[in-house]
Amino acid sequence: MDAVSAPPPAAVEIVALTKRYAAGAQPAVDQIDLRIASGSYCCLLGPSGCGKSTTLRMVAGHESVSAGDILLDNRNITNLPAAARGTAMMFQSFALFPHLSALDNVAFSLKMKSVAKAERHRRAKNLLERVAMGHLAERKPAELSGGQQQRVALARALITEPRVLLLDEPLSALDPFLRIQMRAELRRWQKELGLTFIHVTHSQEEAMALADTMVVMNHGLIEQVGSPHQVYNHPASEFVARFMGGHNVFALNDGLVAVRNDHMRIAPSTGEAGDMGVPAHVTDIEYQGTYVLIGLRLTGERPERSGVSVLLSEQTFLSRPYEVGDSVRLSWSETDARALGPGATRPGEPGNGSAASRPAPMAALAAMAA
Ligand SMILES: Nc1ncnc2c1ncn2[C@@H]1O[C@H](COP(=O)(O)OP(=O)(O)OP(=O)(O)O)[C@@H](O)[C@H]1O
Repeated sequence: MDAVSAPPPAAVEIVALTKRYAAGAQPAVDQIDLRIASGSYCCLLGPSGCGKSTTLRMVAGHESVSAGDILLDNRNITNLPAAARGTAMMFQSFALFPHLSALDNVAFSLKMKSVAKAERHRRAKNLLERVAMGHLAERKPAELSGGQQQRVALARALITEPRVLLLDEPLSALDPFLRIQMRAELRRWQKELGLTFIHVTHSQEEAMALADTMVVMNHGLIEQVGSPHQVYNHPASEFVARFMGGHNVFALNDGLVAVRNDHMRIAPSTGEAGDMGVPAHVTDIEYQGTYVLIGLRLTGERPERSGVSVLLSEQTFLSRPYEVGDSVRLSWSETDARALGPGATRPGEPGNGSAASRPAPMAALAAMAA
């Protein structure tokens, strides 16, 4: 393989990693394979219970592995104790000791390693300065804002000089405004430090904003791995399209397709659209400022599949407003329809998009998109 096509070195490689909490139970993580490039920001994303925290905890060494391997820079760390792996973890609530100052919180793990007081304070002070917290080193966590506590938690994780920083929902305890501010800081720190970050979140928006690589999980399996742009513009399966949001899923003769709601066309049924396109009616209209989100139901589609949306610019909407109850026709350009694959399946199980599980195709859609 030449230098151009060689993949970047994998900081973390996960091979057939499996976690079964109880014998006979469905695995929480089921034989997943994943390579995370050195120095990249990776987000593990998925709904509650999909196995993302279990995966992170196995990499951290806080959870035993049922089967498979975890490699860090080609070193097998699967059975090493957490402290010997070269990873560090930053938790949701930051888990700072309330009775210790910021400085002592950061220095804590060096104390556990019997590093002399002067040396551990020097190193802790250095790190606090690096995250712009040097001037608040003597404060207790309760005397710090959420964002400041996060910086202390980061400094505390970094004091062990990890190669990989593991972050479990690190922003979820913050209010929405601070969350956006701190996610920009996390991204900046990751670039500055040049470390590999693996960040667990259930928020699509957070993963899109932060990740070089997004890993979308569902039921202990990986549905898709790719850049935010790849995942958003080419969802691999119906699950990914629906989970990412902003997409409509349509059943055509040759399978399911996803169409972004800002790529949809909408026209009144009575206008020039005539009987072209898919009939639907408007169920709600949400003014979002720059955009207007129109909620619709497809005519004659099963209830669980009939909900779709169209996102129009404010200007487009105002030039031709719709009202709840309006009958419309929906269409899209063929180049905006993304064919969806069957999604991740366990060995021996049929695909989610197999003919048996797929809904009956909508003849009108098929004719229109052909
Ligand atoms: N200690 C445990 N004992 C038994 N089952 C567990 C344990 N921890 C997690 N599970 C189960 O494993 C599955 C995956 O859980 P996990 O916490 O990894 O999911 P998650 O995607 O991180 O969810 P969340 O976003 O809610 O934290 C779930 O079905 C969960 O109930």
